[in-house]
Amino acid sequence: MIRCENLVKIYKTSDVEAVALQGLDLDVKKGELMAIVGNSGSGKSTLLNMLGGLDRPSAGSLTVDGKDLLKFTDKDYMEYKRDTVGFVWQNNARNLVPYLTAVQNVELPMLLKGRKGRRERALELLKKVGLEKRKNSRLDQMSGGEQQRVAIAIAMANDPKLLLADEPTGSVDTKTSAMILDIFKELNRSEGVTVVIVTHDLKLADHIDRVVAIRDGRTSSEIIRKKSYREDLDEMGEVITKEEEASHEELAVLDRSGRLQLPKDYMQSLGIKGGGKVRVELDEERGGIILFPSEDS
Ligand SMILES: Nc1ncnc2c1ncn2[C@@H]1O[C@H](COP(=O)(O)OP(=O)(O)OP(=O)(O)O)[C@@H](O)[C@H]1O
Repeated sequence: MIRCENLVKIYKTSDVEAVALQGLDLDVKKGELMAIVGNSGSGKSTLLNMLGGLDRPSAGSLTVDGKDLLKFTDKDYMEYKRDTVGFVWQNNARNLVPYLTAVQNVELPMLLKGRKGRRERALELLKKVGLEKRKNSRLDQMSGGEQQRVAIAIAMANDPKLLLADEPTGSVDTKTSAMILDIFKELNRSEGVTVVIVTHDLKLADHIDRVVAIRDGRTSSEIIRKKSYREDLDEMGEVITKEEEASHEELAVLDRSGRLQLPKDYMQSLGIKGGGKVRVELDEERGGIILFPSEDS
C-alpha cells in the first residue's frame, strides 16, 4: 500500500534548511495497522504529511496505492486527499463543525463529494465508533473523547484506503485512549482500511502488531509482535500479563543500501560515538555479525 524509498524532505526558510527526513525507507502492506514512534523532531509528522498529500517530498520515491506522489500535479493531490486518504489529528477542531450534530458532521464530506446514501453510511460509522445514541448531539455538547470518535467517523466517510492518525490519543485519558485504539482496530478489520498511527503513547504501541521507530528522519528499528494481540487475548482468556510484553521483538532496520542505525543505548554502553569506527566480524558459527568498538572509535 505504501512504499517510501530514500525519502527526503528539506524545509527551507529564508536562511536555514531543516532536513526533516533524510532517506527514509518504509513499506506498509495493504490492510495493515501499524504505528510510528519517535522523539519530538524525529520527523513523524513530516512523514505523515507526505503520506497524506499535505506536503511534497523533496526527493526519493513515495508510492501510495500504486500512485507515484512525486509525479502528482496539484489536481492529483486534491483528488488523492478526497478519495484515497482520511486524516485524524490530535486537535480535531480542523475536521469538526461545532454547531452541527454528530450525524451532520459525518455526512458533510459525503455531501461535498455528492455521494448517495449519506445518512445510512453516517449512521453505520457512528455505530462503529460507539456513538449511535449521540447521533443528534451537537459537537459542542460532546466530550473531547467523543469528538475524537466523531472525527474518526468523518475521516472514514468517503471510504479511504489509507487512514492516517497523528497523535489521535494525545489529549484523552488512558481509558478513552484504549477505546480509540479499539475503534481503529475494528475499522481496520471490518472496512479493510490500512491504518498508520503516529504516537508518543508507548502503552498504545504495546497493543499494535508492528511499531516502526524513527530517529533523525530515518527508520531506525521495528518492534514486531510475534503473535497477534487477538491471539494473545484468546490464549490468555483476556487476561493481560507480563508475558504480553515478552511477545514483542525489537529489530533494527537495514536500509536498502545495507545501512543500520544502532540503538542509542548500545552505542552508549560500548562507548561508541556517531561518526566513529567499528570493527565488523562475521560469526559464521552462529550465522551473525559482531560489532566491536575500534581503538579510534
Ligand atoms: N514547516 C517547517 N519548516 C521548517 N522546519 C520544519 C517544518 N516542519 C518541521 N520542521 C523540522 O523538521 C524536523 C522534523 O519535524 P516533525 O514535526 O516532523 O517531527 P515530529 O517527530 O513530528 O515531532 P513532534 O513529535 O514534536 O511533533 C524538526 O527538526 C522540525 O523543526
